[in-house]
Amino acid sequence: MTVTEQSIPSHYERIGGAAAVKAAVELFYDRVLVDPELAGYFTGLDMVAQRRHLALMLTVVLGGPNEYTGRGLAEAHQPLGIPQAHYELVGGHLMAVLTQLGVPVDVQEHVRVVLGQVQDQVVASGSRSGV
Ligand code: HEM
Repeated sequence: MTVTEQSIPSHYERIGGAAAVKAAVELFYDRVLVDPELAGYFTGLDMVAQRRHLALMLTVVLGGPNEYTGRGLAEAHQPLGIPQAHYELVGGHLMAVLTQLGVPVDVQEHVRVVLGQVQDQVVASGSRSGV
């Protein structure tokens, strides 16, 4: 069978929609919270809200319905002072989870590109090394 130009499913649909995103969020959250470098960011945060944040993040990134009504990424993250290294750790956890769930390589690649695009909003200004 060949791929046609008609009704191309979104990445979100291809990986299994809301159920797949939920599974990814669970795994991602489990990894981040036991990472000693990252756990502190999430201390005291409402767990339900946090899971929702991750689910919304993934859904939008994967081309699913955009139901996000929260703050902009810069507004939410700049006050946290996140260094580049922590950003990369979070991205690494996300990519590892996608691999673990068998998400197709092209979808993973898309997520990787988007992570690069939002980096400047999430990482604290001036914390980057190099260049
Ligand atoms: C990689 C790209 C990232 C995206 C797309 C993203 C997305 C989001 C979103 C949508 C929110 C909710 C904002 C709101 O409710 O107003 C949020 C909050 C949060 N994010 Fe991220 N995030 C990313 C990376 C990170 C990283 C690297 C860290 C920590 C190392 C982090 C830690 C947090 C924390 C602690 C909150 C809660 C902030 C608060 O409630 O004040 N995020 N993020």
